[in-house]
Amino acid sequence: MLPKKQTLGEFIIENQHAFKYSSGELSSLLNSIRLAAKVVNHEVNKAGLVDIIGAFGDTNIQGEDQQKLDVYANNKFIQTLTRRNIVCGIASEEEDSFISINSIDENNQNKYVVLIDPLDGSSNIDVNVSVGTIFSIYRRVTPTGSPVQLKDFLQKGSAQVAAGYVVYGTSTMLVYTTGNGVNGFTLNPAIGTFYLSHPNMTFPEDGNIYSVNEGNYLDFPLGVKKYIKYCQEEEGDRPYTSRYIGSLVSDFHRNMIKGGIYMYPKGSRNPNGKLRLLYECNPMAFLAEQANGKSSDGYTRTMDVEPTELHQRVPFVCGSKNMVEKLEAFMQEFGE
Ligand SMILES: O=P(O)(O)OC[C@H]1O[C@](O)(COP(=O)(O)O)[C@@H](O)[C@@H]1O
Repeated sequence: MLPKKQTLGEFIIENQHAFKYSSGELSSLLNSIRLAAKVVNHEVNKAGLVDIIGAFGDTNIQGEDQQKLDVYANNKFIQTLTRRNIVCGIASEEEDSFISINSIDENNQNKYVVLIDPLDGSSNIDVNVSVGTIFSIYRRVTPTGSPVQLKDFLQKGSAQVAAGYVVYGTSTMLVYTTGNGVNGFTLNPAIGTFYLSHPNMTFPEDGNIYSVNEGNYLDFPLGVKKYIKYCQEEEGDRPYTSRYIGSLVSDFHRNMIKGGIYMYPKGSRNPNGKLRLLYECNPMAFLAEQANGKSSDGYTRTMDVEPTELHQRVPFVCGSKNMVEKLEAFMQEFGE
C-alpha cells in the first residue's frame, strides 16, 4: 500500500506559485536535481562493490585529491543539468571554472545558474560514513541569452532563490528551500520516489550538541576556544555533547533535527577556514535561516559576505540561533 505522503515531484509543482519569479523553469531545475540525486545515490549505495572507491588520481583547483565518487557525482549532476537544458551556467567545487551553457547552446534562454558541491564529506566515502551533495541556485544578473559571466555566480547568499542538500545516509534524503521554509523528503529505494517525510524543518533555538574538528583546537581563534570550553563546562544543561561526523551535510542535518552548532573556524592551516562560501556555506546558511537557525563567520552574517572568487573559503558557524549568538558574543569579547 503506497504511503499517502506527498511525493517531491507533487510538492514542487504544488508550491511553485510561491516562487518569487517565473515558476516552470525553477520546478524543472529542482526536478532535474532530484533525478541526478537518485542516480548518484544508486552508486553511493553500492560503493564497496563497484570500482568507485578511492582516489581518482587527480587534484581539484583547491589542491585536494579528487575521489572517484567526487568525479562521478560531478559528472552526473553536470550531465543531467546540461542535457535537460534548464540552466544557463553551472559552477562546481570540482571544476576549475564555471561552465557556460551558451557555449554549448547559443540559443539558451534560461535564467538560472547552479552551484554544486557534488560530493560533500569526501573523506568519509571509503569508510561508509554518510556523505552528501549541496546545491545553490541563483537567477542570473546578466542579460538572458548572453553567455553567463563570473558575476552571475559571485552573488551574495541573500540573492539565492533556492538551496538544498542530499544526504546519503541510513536513508537518502533531499532537503531544500525556495525561501518558504525547509522541507525534507526521504527516498523510498524500492520505487525510487522521494516522499515528504520532514515538513517545515526548524532548528530548535537551543541545543546541546557542538560539532567541530577539535584536532585543530590549538589553531582556533581565542573566541572559539573560549566557546568550546563553555560547551564543556559542568553548569546548567552543560556540558554539551561533542558530535563531529566530518561531513557538513550530515552534521548540519543532525543539528537541525536535534539542536546544535557546527563550526569550521579559521586556523593556521586554513587561514580563511576550509569551507567554500559559494558551494557549502551560502546554501547551508540559507537553509539554516529558513529553518529559524543562524549562520555567520563569527561576526558577519554568511549571506551578507560579498563573494570575490569562485572557490573562496570563509570561516563558518551555523546552527541553533542562541548557540550561534553565544559563540558570536565570545568572538566579540575575545576575538582572534
Ligand atoms: O576533515 P576536516 O578538516 O574536519 O573537514 C571536514 C569538513 O570538510 C568537508 O568534508 C568539506 O570538504 P569536501 O567538500 O571536500 O568534502 C565537510 O563536509 C566537513 O565538515
